[in-house]
Amino acid sequence: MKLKIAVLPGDGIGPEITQQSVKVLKAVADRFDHHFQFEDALVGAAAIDLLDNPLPEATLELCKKSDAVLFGAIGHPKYDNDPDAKVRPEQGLLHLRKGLGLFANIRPVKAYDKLIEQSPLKADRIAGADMMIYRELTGGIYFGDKFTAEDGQSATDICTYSVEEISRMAHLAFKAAQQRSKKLTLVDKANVLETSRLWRKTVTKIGEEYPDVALDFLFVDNAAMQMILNPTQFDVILTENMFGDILSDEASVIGGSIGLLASASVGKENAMFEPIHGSYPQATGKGIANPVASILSAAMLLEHFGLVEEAEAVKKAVELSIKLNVCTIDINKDNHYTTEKVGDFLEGLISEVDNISINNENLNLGQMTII
Ligand SMILES: NC(=O)c1ccc[n+]([C@@H]2O[C@H](COP(=O)([O-])OP(=O)(O)OC[C@H]3O[C@@H](n4cnc5c(N)ncnc54)[C@H](O)[C@@H]3O)[C@@H](O)[C@H]2O)c1
Ligand SMILES: CC(C)[C@H](C(=O)O)[C@@H](O)C(=O)O
Ligand SMILES: [Mg+2]
Repeated sequence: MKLKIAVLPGDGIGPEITQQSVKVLKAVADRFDHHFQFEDALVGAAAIDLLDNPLPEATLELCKKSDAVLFGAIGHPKYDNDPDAKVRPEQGLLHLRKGLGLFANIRPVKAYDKLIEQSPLKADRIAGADMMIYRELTGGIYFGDKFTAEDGQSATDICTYSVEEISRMAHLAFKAAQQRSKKLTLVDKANVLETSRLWRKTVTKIGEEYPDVALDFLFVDNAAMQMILNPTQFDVILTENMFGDILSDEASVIGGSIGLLASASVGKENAMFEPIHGSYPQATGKGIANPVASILSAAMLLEHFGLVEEAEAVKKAVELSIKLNVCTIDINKDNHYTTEKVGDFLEGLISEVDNISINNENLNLGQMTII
């Protein structure tokens, strides 16, 4: 298959993690005889620094004419620490999602057996946790009118949702639930918010078209608690933009590290693949960032184009690396590997290289076949 992939490394750890997923995608292309063409573009603080624009027109154009976008991360402390900044890296990401029509963000979360014991959560509670968060991505409070009063004494962010925005998300989530264990939980704040009441009404009505899916509802405050207390009760979670943002970072604790959580942002015409984490500025250039969230996002890219065997090869390679402790410091405190070494290891597994040397250890990959 021929794919043109726009690569937007962004800021902080964005470039170093994205480099690893490009490496892995190239190994996939070589092994499975595909042709992937990569082209880099600017976004975020890197783009503001050069062009005074967090999403230059050329970047948006490249993304539109590519088959897929591989996104790193954006964000820089100089903007985080300046509430009066006129432009922000985050606007680049939000405009990109809106400009590409990426209304659904799909965030898989699962507990890896190997990491359960070191989790701050109770091992017996999180064992077997495996859920998908369907987060609405181009509506709600993120995209409503926002302004600060002239006297600076009040500020406003408006949250709006239309039936159409809710419906297209709901259909995707119901369909995903049908493919899984047929359970869908709508997370909202319908006891307070008018928008949440519209979500409940609309999703309930659409649920009639999916009689095989058990639909239930949870207020977001309770959901945040249940996520930690009893995560195995969830299968597919459907929720609005801001609740999905917060709940997915929380859910990453179940997975063992936010550095493991991937996502696919999809719309009618475009698709972008992005780790759920940010630019982790403190780690920039230190080689400590976990590249797996980006690599698993690349696996979601492969799946999106029906390259199921290829995606499985990447996921199995990741599972093996976790089993063997070939991991960055966030999940391997005692004998950690660098961002690049983890990338090299996964690349080697996918390329079926027989021997790979990591920190002077010689691992025989020939005996660790992943298919
Ligand atoms: N999609 C995005 O690009 C995105 C997402 C979230 C935050 N941001 C931006 O990133 C900047 C930093 O935000 P933040 O500190 O709140 O969130 P962050 O996700 O960058 O980092 C939070 C914490 O998560 C851990 N972490 C994150 N990525 C990791 C990785 N790959 N490997 C190991 N550990 C990892 C670290 O402990 C880090 O301190 C801000 O400017 C923010 O706006 C961007
Ligand atoms: C950086 C920010 C705009 C973004 C969001 O809130 O969507 C991030 O937190 C994410 O989860 O991708
Ligand atoms: Mg977030």
